[in-house]
Amino acid sequence: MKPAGHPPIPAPKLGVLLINLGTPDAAETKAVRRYLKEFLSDRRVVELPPWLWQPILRGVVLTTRPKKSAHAYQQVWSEDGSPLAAITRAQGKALAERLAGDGVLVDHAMRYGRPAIADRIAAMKAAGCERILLAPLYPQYSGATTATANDAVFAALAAMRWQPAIRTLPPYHDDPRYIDALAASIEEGLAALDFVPDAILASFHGMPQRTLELGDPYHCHCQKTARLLAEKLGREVIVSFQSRFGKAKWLGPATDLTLADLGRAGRRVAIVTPGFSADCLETLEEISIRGREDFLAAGGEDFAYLPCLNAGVRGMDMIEALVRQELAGWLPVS
Ligand SMILES: C=CC1=C(C)c2cc3[nH]c(cc4nc(cc5[nH]c(cc1n2)c(C)c5CCC(=O)O)C(CCC(=O)O)=C4C)c(C)c3C=C
Ligand SMILES: [Fe+2]
Ligand SMILES: [Fe+2]
Repeated sequence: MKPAGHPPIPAPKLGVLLINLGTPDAAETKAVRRYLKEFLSDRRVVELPPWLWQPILRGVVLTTRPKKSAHAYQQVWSEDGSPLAAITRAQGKALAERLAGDGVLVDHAMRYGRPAIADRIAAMKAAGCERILLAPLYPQYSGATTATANDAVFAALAAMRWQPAIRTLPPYHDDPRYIDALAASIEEGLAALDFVPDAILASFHGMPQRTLELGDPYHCHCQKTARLLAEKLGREVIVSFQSRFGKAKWLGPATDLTLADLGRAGRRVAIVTPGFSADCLETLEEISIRGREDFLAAGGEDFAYLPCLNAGVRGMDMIEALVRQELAGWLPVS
């Protein structure tokens, strides 16, 4: 019997928390400013001392960028809100259905904005999750994505008396299940086009060049994904890096310049974005809308953007397999 004053204790459960980057609550300047302020204040994202960066962020970036970015978000906003939010929600729901039979509670959170990591971790613990697998949905590891997502969870745990046990999903940039899912989805996308592309471009989100020199494996992970994908497809895959931010040198070659070169050369292009587990502003606006414009303006004619794995069956089969692998020893052996 519990002594008087003993708090209620729910039955112990396993939990999986899918984590993605985060997105504004609305495609409006104010909401975008709030989001960018949180995102770009993360010292894993902008690796400058706060005394130097915060005045630039507050005085320049947050007074100019939110309006422009809000306009970009408006181009891709849907009835369900931001594509990144809607797709991550759908991924969480699909995984929850797949793991419900094993008694696993699945939730999702965003590193910046909502649902906030601290809130979801607290809710999972309150629901009885004594063991939680964190699954940052970034195939390629970087300090600015995977590490900061895990940091935010550990910061939330620092405030908890009774912490759940934690595991983290490793990067899966070279996992055969990821490469096979990408290749199959690309083959399917190519077969549905009304032209035959003679160039496949894999565009990854960029990072400052300095992060590579400091030992971040992101660049190597992207290159390895592209090499394995090319081997699986049996054709060349050109690599480029998009979304340059700020004045520092970023990983190259840049996607916009590469697309212009391909347009000038009269190539027929299919572009994919294997580093994004969900379509978002960076794929739907920057690549599918602006990338196409860059390519056409340079004289190119045939351009197709092939979507991310999203919450489709192939992507979910892969996520389920990766998650089950990391739950080994926690889940009863089937
Ligand atoms: C997929 C991996 C990502 C890496 C690596 C990454 C690094 C990185 N990003 C910025 C700055 C911005 N990124 C923005 C949007 C954005 N970035 C990613 C993913 C990675 N970022 C995603 C999925 C998104 C889309 C979010 C959405 O709401 O759909 C933005 C905001 C948009 C804008 O104003 O352009 C910024 C800013 C830096 C500085 C960086 C590496 C250090
Ligand atoms: Fe980004
Ligand atoms: Fe490298």
